Amino acid sequence: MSTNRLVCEDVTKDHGGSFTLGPLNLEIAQGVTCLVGPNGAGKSTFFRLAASVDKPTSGALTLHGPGGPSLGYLPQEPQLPKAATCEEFLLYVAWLQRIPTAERARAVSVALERTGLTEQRKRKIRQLSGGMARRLGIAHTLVHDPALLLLDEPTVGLDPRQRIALRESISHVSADRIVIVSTHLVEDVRGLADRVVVLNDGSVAFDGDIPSLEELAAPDAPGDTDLERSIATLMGDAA
Ligand SMILES: Nc1ncnc2c1ncn2[C@@H]1O[C@H](COP(=O)(O)OP(=O)(O)OP(=O)(O)O)[C@@H](O)[C@H]1O
Repeated sequence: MSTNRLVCEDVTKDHGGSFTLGPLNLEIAQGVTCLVGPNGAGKSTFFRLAASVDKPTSGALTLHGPGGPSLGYLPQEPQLPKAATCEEFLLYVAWLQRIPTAERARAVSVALERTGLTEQRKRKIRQLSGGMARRLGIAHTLVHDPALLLLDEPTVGLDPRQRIALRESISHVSADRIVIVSTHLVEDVRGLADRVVVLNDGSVAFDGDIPSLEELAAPDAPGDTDLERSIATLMGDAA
């Protein structure tokens, strides 16, 4: 059975200043890949390329998938229509996504179910908690069942319980698609990542799973856990 894959071949992005992203050579498979790195490392630049909002300066990103190259993108500050109910909003998104009329209700109920919002479907968006609103943001990227989901800092500003519920939703939806999550939070990496890509100054400083990342922890690097110390080590923060 073929599965979804995002292939980056010699991808670079030059904004015209001193920063250049890449060249990146990555093949990202299904499951959750966490993209980690300090401010300015190039995470948002990569997301804009992967979301086709921006074109690479050189190289190519190609999304391969049995269902076609569809994607969902949750920006850091999604704008949700506060006066609508969850269901009304998602039905509107389904219309925007050109889902045939007869299939819209089902697409919406699947997206609500996958993000744990079925019971909230009749509630106005303004009445949702921060965590539920963030899950609705994910639901709206899922209505058309995309092969690739790009989530930019999805857990920022949530309390610990909301973060856990959101991470569960993200893990749940990664079963049959590629999910790339950009995050600053080490606990998100621990709770979510099948694979971690650490970007530093536009280049891949690490690409692998959590146990192999933890092996890189310098004992004198700042942090309370091996995972924190290994990321700090890669950033050059070791004392
Ligand atoms: N449109 C642009 N024009 C010029 N320079 C840009 C543009 N977009 C980003 N940059 C520069 O590219 C570099 C990488 O920025 P990017 O936003 O990709 O980093 P990031 O890892 O997402 O950081 P953060 O965690 O702060 O969001 C920065 O030096 C930034 O100033």
